[in-house]
Amino acid sequence: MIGMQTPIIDYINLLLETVGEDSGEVASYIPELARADPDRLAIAMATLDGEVYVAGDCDVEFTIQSISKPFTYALAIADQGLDVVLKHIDVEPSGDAFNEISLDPVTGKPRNPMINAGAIASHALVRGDDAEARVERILELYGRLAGRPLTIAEDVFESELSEADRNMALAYMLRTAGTLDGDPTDVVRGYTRQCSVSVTVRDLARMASVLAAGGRTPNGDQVIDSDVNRQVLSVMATCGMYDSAGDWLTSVGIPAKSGVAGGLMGVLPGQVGIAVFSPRLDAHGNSSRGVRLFERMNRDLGLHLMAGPETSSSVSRRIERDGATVHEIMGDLHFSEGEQVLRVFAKEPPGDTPVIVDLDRVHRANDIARRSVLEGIRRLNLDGHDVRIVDPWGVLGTAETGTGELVRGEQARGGYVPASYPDVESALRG
Ligand SMILES: NC(=O)CC[C@H](N)C(=O)O
Repeated sequence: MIGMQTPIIDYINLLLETVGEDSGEVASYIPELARADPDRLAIAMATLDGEVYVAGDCDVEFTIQSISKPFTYALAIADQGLDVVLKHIDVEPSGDAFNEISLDPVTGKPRNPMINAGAIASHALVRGDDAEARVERILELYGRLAGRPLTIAEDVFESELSEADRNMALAYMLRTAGTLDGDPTDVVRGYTRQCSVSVTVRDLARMASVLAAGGRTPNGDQVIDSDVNRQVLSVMATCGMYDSAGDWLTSVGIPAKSGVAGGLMGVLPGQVGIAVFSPRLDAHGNSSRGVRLFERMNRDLGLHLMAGPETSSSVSRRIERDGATVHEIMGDLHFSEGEQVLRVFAKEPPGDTPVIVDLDRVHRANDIARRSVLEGIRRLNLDGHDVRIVDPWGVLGTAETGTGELVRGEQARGGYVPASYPDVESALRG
């Protein structure tokens, strides 16, 4: 017997069926792209634990093009450090087309790594003994992100390189400005190879899901350092859609990156990676139906980051039991939940009543939430309470693992280490 099919599959199929008339033209400045079938249409959604939902032409390969830019930027930062990369490439939205021949008149740098000027500069910052070694390292990274080895579409590469005058002009301009070390011809060749990596929507959705997971693959492999990942997503949010970045951020509201072959990848941090493929492009060089699909998904799925998740309104419950006060805390804790816990702790009258802090229903707390709760516990203790912690999931950490820093600080001064119990019953027995 076969069980139900998840409605997610029905939903993404429905999206493709109802997307409506296409408009725009396929990119033609790269001769090989002009030959693409303009009616292809595909979508993929990848969850952080590795589930991938697909519909349409999901196994059709196309070239990654500019969707490569955020990943190469990540590698440049990993290789050189953020400071060095920022000395070469700004992070300001340009409002220009992707191939604009421009540097910031004040800083003399490319305005951001998502337009070609900045992407060529990022490519040159990737380490490698020679041009081919650089490309190899880039391919290797993309493969780890996609979860399978990727290859270069040689026909598209040759085709673009034969018409790469504009990118050559950009590379020479960068060298004159002192932002490009190395031979412009080699760099443009390498950059063009990077853009010619062949992918499917499945691959792109999986790559997006790694960005959504803070740089970690579903297998737990930290491919991109979380600070670097944050930098990449921020730049995608402000610059990923070129001169329609503002329109995109207001109407869809997630970091994204488009490519001239018709791919479009969006990242909802902490939740999902999404990719669509439809080759006809709008005036900004972004997939026309791709943009429409994301606008629709934003409405249906509530993607928009600025619509922000609401703070949980019932983070804790205070119960008096057997002469003790029990604070049952629940849900994932961030700054605002930590603040609510502290506010409730602050209402606790001073005295020697045992206070039990029950974290059995908390599975995650970020750094500030953990420090807030620990500091609240320390202060309850200073007020005279015998505080007992029930923390079966290790949310607060321990002095030994280095995450119980405030408690440990007190301990170092001959102060307080709260007692820890496996459950409320044993905490009550003290
Ligand atoms: N927007 C894009 O996808 C541009 C990438 C393309 N390889 C170029 O450099 O022109």
